[in-house]
Amino acid sequence: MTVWDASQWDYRGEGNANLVIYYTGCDHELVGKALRLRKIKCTSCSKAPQCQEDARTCVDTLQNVFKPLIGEEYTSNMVQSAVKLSQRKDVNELARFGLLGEDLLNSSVAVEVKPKWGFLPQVEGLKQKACRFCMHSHLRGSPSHYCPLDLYSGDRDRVRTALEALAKCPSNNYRVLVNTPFTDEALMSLMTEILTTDPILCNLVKLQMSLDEWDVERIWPLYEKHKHEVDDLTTDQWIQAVQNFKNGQCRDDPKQRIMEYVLSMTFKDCSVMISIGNSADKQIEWQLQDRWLSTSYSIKVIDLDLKAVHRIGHWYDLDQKIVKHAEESQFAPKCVKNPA
Ligand SMILES: O=P(O)(O)O[C@@H]1[C@@H](OP(=O)(O)O)[C@H](OP(=O)(O)O)[C@H](O)[C@H](OP(=O)(O)O)[C@H]1OP(=O)(O)O
Ligand SMILES: Nc1ncnc2c1ncn2[C@@H]1O[C@H](COP(=O)(O)OP(=O)(O)OP(=O)(O)O)[C@@H](O)[C@H]1O
Repeated sequence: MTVWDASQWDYRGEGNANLVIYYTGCDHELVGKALRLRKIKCTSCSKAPQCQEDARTCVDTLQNVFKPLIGEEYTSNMVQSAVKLSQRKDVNELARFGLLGEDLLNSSVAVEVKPKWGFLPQVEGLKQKACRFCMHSHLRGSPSHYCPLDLYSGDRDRVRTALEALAKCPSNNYRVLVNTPFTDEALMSLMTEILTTDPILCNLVKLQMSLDEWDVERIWPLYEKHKHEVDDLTTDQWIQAVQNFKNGQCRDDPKQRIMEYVLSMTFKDCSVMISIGNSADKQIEWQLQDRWLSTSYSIKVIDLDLKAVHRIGHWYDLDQKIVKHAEESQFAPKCVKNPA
């Protein structure tokens, strides 16, 4: 096991399940790298095999399940790594097996967006008018001016409106790291151009939608009936489900539909990292006032983890709670439906 000096790693971010740190030292093998550690205590030897297994599954599913769906260019490779960080209380009790990958926020300007659900499902009632994010924010008592349907619209004005709403009230949906002088106006113009030109959001919403054709209202009863068939799925079965989905096969198979729904949940919860400069691999022409500029950027999607199938029950309950609250409080949506 490699023992790394914890003083050379700094905090990058965290979510419910993982903590991410990035390398600040001079070892050229590690410069530009980030380490993602699961937030489970793994100090006792008995838990180590489970940690190792989890990290391996994560790498396998990223490589063989999610990459074939979202595309090679939008994923950043990670390798399983056995580590121990000396002297660092907050992380040295975490999983001993982390994922080492590119530090995607290590550039002159980096923006992280968690865009959430970008479509209105084909079900009767309020869900045809109000998007899941707006209704969920309403339930949480933190209404937001950000509507994901604007961000996914492909329309310059609406994308800009969405970005401005995110910048005003970022919550956990928007984060900007600026290491070189860059005005707010320049950032907004550049991000608007990138997000209307690059296919990433269009690809993401297509996946969300086509993997979730039936909505949780139809998926949950199906799951209740076929639970026993999906309670212990292997990576190979997930790979097969992706192949079936891509080939349009097994459309009447309940197990296939349930697995597709679970995959859609990952794409509704992932984040998009946009970096400008450094390891950027694409080029964009954009206008700032009366000047035309050319900038290199790259986009990667993170948090592509498989969700647990048994959470379908929770997703259904939450869905019903969100819609019931919106109906009872006469929620007036401002969501603008995008053409399919
Ligand atoms: O249900 P949502 O839309 O609130 O999504 C949860 C996220 O909340 P958000 O609304 O983005 O603040 C939530 O995000 P935070 O940890 O609150 O930043 C998680 O991503 C959660 O996924 P998991 O339990 O870690 O697999 C997410 O749960 P899933 O529904 O994706 O399982
Ligand atoms: N490769 C990376 N480079 C730089 N920062 C990263 C990288 N991966 C993740 N991060 C940062 O760490 C944060 C948490 O990572 P991640 O989304 O993987 O955690 P999570 O626990 O799986 O999240 P969630 O609760 O949403 O499921 C991200 O929001 C991002 O800011």
